[in-house]
Amino acid sequence: MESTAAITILLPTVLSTILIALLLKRFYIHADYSAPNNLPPGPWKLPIIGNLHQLIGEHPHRRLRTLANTYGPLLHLKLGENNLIVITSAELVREVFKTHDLKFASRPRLAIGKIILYDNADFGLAPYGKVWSQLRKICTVELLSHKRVKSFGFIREEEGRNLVEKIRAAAGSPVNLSKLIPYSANTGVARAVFGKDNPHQESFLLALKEMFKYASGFELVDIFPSWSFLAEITGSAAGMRKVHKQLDAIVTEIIDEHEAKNSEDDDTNDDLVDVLLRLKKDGQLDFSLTMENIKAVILDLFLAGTDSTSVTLQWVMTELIRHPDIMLKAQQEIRNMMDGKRKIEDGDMAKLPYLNQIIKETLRLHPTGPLLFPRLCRESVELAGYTVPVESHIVINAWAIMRDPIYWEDPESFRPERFDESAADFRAANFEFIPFGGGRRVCPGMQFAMASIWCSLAHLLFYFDWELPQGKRPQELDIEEDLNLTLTRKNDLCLVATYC
Ligand code: HEM
Repeated sequence: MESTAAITILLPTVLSTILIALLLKRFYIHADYSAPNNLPPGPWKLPIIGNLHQLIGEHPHRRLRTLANTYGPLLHLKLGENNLIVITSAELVREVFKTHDLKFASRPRLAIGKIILYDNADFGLAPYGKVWSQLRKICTVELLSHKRVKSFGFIREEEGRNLVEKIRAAAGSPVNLSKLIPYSANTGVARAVFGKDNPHQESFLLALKEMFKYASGFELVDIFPSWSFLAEITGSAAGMRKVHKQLDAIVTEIIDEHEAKNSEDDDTNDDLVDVLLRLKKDGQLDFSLTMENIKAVILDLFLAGTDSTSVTLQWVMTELIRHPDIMLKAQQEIRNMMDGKRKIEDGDMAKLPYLNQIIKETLRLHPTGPLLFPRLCRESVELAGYTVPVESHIVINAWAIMRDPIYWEDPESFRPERFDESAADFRAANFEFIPFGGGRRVCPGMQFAMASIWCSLAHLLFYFDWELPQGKRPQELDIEEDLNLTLTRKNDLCLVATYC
């Protein structure tokens, strides 16, 4: 009995002593004596954790804006073992995306890439190199090019109509758009990538949601990459392995089905999975395309493509409810354009410029990736008179730049009119409007995303009038944020729809 009590008291003390000793040993081994002495400015760093404690309490994009207000638009932080460079001005974004594009074209190796994405066999989180560039090229040509995106118009139209039917079925009781929209977005990507609905959509979406938790780059294991034991102690490695197992089972089934299809099938209806399997068989690429590459690419497209579009649409609806005058103007635009016809067609997009402006304004205020995806600096770079060390993690605070009064008049207001024809576009050299990032790693799914969001939104606005449940007033709708990989609404968006 006594010895059990002694163990209970002593064990934590012994364990914490060992842990502290290990931490100190690691700190001295990893202390960065070779760091250049003209690093960008930043707050004072604590041993071992660096500036980690300064990111606690608020979402990182908000904390980093506050720090940038004190230390300037080129900020250096030490997060555990990593140098983190935070960029908060359009002028410096130009340097990253244009002047030094190649030097900033890699991504840090995160645990999620190693454990979930088959040891970085994908291209979204993969380091810069031949495999990244070829996988990106294949996906762009086969799935995300202007021509391919156009060819998926019929899928968007069908999914738009399915969405309308589901909302009609609610017959005036509140509809939870935060539950409905992700299914619709996921089906759109699934049908484009592997030619049919995802049969395991429910479990797939749940596993993807789990995966997002590990993708921020702020996981403890990514901050102290050489302390792999941390991932085991905190349980994150076990969590990632579990998600990997669930997702792997689903993509394996999809691939098996494609392989089982008659090889005599006509190539013209090939989806992306068919194309990847054919390329693997032909072996004509500059590298050997593995089954892991194919699975990781499929996951990449779902990881990057599903949540981003569905979250944006939820923010659009949030802002429209909060601004009934803008909602009315958008409905008038689409209802006038339809002029008696009952079916929205993909080709109508160009006839609705105001809807387009609303989506852009939403992406300005609620970018799904407020810090974009982190980049890795491939060699040491001089920026604004400071040295950015090789291997630094680069974060661009797109959220802060897109709300900066230097570039935007009345930046906190939702005003779609600011995006009239002469104003910022994604493609032009507007480094103050960067919801899709830029340079070599710019989002390849931009057109796919814009077309999907537009088509769903057009259906929501044409067929229904919208209001908050229980007679709540527009300004009572909250805009609280939650951040995993994407910046989502914290609370579900529940609205009442009246069919018109
Ligand atoms: C509103 C919707 C979307 C937003 C706001 C968005 C935003 C972004 C951003 C900010 C990046 C990082 C760019 C950078 O590092 O400079 C990115 C990368 C990426 N996006 Fe998107 N995205 C969206 C939709 C999509 C869709 C629909 C797909 C595909 C179906 C997609 C596929 C990708 C991929 C594969 C990457 C990684 C590219 C690379 O590293 O080479 N995205 N996206």
